[in-house]
Amino acid sequence: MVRPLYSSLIPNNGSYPLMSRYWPILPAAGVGRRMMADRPKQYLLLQQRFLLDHTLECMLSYPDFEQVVMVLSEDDPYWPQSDFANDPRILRANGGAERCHSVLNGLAALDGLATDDDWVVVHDVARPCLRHSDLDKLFSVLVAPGAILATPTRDTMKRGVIVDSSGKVRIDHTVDRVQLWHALTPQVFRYAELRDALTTCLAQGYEVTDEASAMEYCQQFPLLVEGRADNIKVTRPEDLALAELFLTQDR
Ligand SMILES: Nc1ccn([C@@H]2O[C@H](COP(=O)(O)OP(=O)(O)OP(=O)(O)O)[C@@H](O)[C@H]2O)c(=O)n1
Ligand SMILES: C[C@](O)(CO)[C@H](O)COP(=O)(O)O
Repeated sequence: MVRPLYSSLIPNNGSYPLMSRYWPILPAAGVGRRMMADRPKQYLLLQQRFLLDHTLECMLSYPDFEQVVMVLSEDDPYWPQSDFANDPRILRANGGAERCHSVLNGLAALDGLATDDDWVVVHDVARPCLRHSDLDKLFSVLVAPGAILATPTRDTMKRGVIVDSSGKVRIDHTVDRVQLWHALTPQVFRYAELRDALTTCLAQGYEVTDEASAMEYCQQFPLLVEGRADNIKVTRPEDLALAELFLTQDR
């Protein structure tokens, strides 16, 4: 498919159309508690490479992405061993206490570089199996206020309630799963709108777990674009072998 070189033409004073650019931001400052590994999960090895390098390879090889904002822990001791540690296309920002703070820091790193109407493409570095075909699909339908990749739920969904101090959980009820989706990443929004939405949420103490939640809080409702279910977020130990398998498949 022919991919739009730029997401949209932005008319200005009629002299020439401005092109909006794409700015990937990769939150990569987590500690990976749920992975229970000896290092942050983004530095675990998949096919003898850092997990993070697989994600960066995908993003930096996508034709419309010229630079990538990497949001890393300030004291990240592993980054210098990354294949991309000295890559001039990497803009570095410091992580924050939660993912939402890291993303806001990533947006701040674009101050003076991105125009208000440029698109920011926020993608978890913990999702190394993203394919260019899903990026193509996302950008082919991208319109304001933005869009996210998502997959419809496949299982019957239950709401649980904790029943005793041991943490035992019982079913409270079955949740209607029609139109229930797993939010994935990338999540794509206009630079200024996402910066303002996240700033508003955090000022209210609302530490959102994804960018779309911040937009929804501000009454902006992005598109859900069905993406591949193998665009998994490596979160728990059993996810690593799955990601390794997905990376061996033709991409
Ligand atoms: N303060 C944080 C927390 C998370 N992330 C990033 O956000 C993505 C998704 O977060 P998650 O899967 O929760 O990663 P962790 O927070 O590292 O995992 P855990 O919750 O198990 O500690 C990851 O790429 C992670 O590196 C981040 O940049 N800054
Ligand atoms: C952004 C995300 O991957 C969408 O599902 C998810 O919200 C990240 O959550 P986490 O708790 O930071 O892994």
